[in-house]
Amino acid sequence: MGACYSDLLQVKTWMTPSPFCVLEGETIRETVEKLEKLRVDCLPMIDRNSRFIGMITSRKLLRGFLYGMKEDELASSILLQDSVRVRPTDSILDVYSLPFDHLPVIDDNGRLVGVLTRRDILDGFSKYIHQLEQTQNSAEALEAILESAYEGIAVVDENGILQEFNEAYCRFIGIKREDAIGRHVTEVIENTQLHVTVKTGIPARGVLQTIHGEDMVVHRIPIWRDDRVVGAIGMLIFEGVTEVYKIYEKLLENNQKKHSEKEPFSVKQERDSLVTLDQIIGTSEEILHVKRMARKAARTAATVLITGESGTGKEMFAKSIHNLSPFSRGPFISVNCGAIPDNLFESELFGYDDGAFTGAKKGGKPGKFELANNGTLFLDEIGDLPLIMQTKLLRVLQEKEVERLGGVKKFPINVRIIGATNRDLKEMVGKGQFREDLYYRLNIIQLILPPLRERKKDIPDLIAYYMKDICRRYQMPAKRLTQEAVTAFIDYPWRGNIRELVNSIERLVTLVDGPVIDLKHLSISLKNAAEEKLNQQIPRNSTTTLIEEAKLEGNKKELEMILKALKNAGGNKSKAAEILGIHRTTLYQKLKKHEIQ
Ligand SMILES: Nc1ncnc2c1ncn2[C@@H]1O[C@H](COP(=O)(O)OP(=O)(O)OP(=O)(O)O)[C@@H](O)[C@H]1O
Repeated sequence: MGACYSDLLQVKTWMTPSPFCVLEGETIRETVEKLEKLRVDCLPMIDRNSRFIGMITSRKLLRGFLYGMKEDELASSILLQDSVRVRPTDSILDVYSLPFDHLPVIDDNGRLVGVLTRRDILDGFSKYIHQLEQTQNSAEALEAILESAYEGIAVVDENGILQEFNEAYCRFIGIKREDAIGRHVTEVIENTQLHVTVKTGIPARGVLQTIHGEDMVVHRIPIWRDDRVVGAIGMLIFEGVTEVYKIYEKLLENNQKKHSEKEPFSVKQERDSLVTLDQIIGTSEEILHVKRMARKAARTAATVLITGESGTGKEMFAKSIHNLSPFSRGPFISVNCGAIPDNLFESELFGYDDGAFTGAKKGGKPGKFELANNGTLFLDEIGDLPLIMQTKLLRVLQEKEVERLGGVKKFPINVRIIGATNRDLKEMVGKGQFREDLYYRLNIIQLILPPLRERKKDIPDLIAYYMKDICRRYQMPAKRLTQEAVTAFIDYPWRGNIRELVNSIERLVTLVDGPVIDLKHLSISLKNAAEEKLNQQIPRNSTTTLIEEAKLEGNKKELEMILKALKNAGGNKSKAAEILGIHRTTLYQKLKKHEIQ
């Protein structure tokens, strides 16, 4: 292996550092709650010195419940003690063929320093293959990876023609490699969707596919080059799943029998409040880099500055850092500095004591700093903070104490600050609009979020995620975008970034009645933007996004048509829906949107 790859291939580059753990002494119930809350299938267990003891898997838990294990028993009783472990300096090429989804990473002192997942390894491989492509011997190296793989691996080109088919897959299908390569994937693999992945660019992880009468788990990953899908990789996972499903079904059966009893481990949770990096969609190198930085930031107490255009996910990153950090036990308090009138800043941030000023609430009021104690204070639009407040903020950061307005004593505070802005703070420093010393204090770790147009590769993933999410939220049957519509989305400049994309999907999902959203349903502006790009014209520069314009225009037209239909139907909503050619529930949603009773 060339020395230049050593860092790129090391486990520590790709692992998730400081992972969530089960602590020795925690019960089965606490463990199940953690697995549920974190939405994972497996967690490492450590002792009080952070030394790794073993892995807890949901499969082991299920089996435990089957055999009558109680929820207040110690989780260590079902520990997988002999679980395989890897070192931070191991190469991902060596650990790849280990047949486990979560590998604990242990340092020389036996301490758990991270967890390496299959997905981390795949991320590492894609980067490695990308590097190899620049060199001569890429074909041999690729072959070595494919042949040492434990899973079945198939690679197709943009036409769905098999380019690679490894030994493991050949054995499972019962075909010779030379008979498979060069054929269309549908002729070789039963029920495959790899040729569809190439068309849509939408990855699928952990989906079931029936091959030879068996339900197999597969991953399908598109391969991108310069904003275009040029192929796809299919992975067939052999181990474990059927057994887990059998146990799960059995458990369901048992639970149905004792339906009158209390749920054994119903868990109260606030899923929405637990934003983690896993919910930040995207596999582009740009977003993966920011996620790695964010993970590192979460491990420290340092202030973080997040910069990026509006709608790029600054708040989402801030919440993720909070939730992954030791401050997650405390609150996450968000302050939009752009929305507070100058004269209220001080009382908002630092609070006030009884009688501090005329009109002050009796008994006083705590400020955001106090409220965020032991947690995270997110100062959004920090570039809008007036200079006088910048000075006060700097003092709090230095002294780690706050004093309420009109107060007599100072409170010590332990708060992590995350600032965010879409303005160029460095430039503001140059113009004397932002204090240089504060800028350097805030900027200890900087996360620069790329605009969506610079990571178009993530657009199909985002579409897939939000289509599903929005349909579920509106309790509608699943809908999908045609390939042409997805392409138009990829070509669109998205000046409002992910927020604009989410709003567009929401509008399409609610406006289009059928299950398929086609190019014709996209707003005229969105289509024009795609055509504009095709014609290689320079995109216009405007503060209102095209989608926003289309939305305003479309909304006005829509309202006019609804009012006309209601008038013609004499106020009868079912009839109006019929006139408009839409379903009654769709009309109700639109009436709500336009605030018509
Ligand atoms: N990578 C991502 N994956 C999934 N959803 C995302 C991602 N980034 C942003 N979003 C979604 O986009 C929307 C905007 O995100 P967010 O509010 O975090 O952006 P922001 O940069 O803080 O915007 P602003 O500067 O305007 O406040 C939210 O609905 C968020 O859930």
